[in-house]
Amino acid sequence: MTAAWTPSLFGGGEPAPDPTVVPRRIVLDETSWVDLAPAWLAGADAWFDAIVAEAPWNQRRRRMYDPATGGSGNVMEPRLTCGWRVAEAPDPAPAVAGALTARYGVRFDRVSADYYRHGDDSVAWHGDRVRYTHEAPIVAIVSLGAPRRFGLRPVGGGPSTRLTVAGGDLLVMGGRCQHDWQHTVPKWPGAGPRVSVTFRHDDPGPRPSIA
Ligand SMILES: O=C(O)CCC(=O)C(=O)O
Ligand SMILES: [Fe+2]
Repeated sequence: MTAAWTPSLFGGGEPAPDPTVVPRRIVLDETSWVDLAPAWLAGADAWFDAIVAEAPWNQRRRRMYDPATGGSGNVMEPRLTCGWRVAEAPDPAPAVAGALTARYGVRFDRVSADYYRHGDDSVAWHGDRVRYTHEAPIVAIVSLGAPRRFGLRPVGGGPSTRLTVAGGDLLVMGGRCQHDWQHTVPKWPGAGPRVSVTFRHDDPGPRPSIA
């Protein structure tokens, strides 16, 4: 695993958080919230190009119950993924983690990336596994590339919230969001390629699959 991108990949458009952009908080319920900061990261396109070209992408399989047979089979996840410890992650992930730590007061030590190659790639409704180890995990997602929908719905039922995340936007889930809410990036016919870079804190390590 390489520790740095080829420096020339960023050219003049070095990716960096814009300190003047302040996230807007969307209160989901008494204990769950989402922060949204459009155009939080300058140079998002350069990071998109670099991470698509150089990250060690992997298409995971996961076991899934098959109602037709009553057994379970392996299905390919409809996206590519990879992950690092922040200290070993390629630039600009460590600097971005530092900016997030300064704002949110937790030590972001894991970074993972999801690559939605086209509108048929997606992530189904889920809460992140950090909910098993954290009462109130903060999960910070930087979007690169094409815009996609991002949905949130209460686990117990009720109206969902739909957001759009575009290249350079920051979306942060906090409070009991991973416990009491689920999130998704649904298929979106015709969508262009997108990468999400997700920072988690006090994270025990990589996991075979989500949910
Ligand atoms: O791509 C996104 O914005 C969400 C990814 C996600 O929910 C996950 O990897 O757990
Ligand atoms: Fe997630």
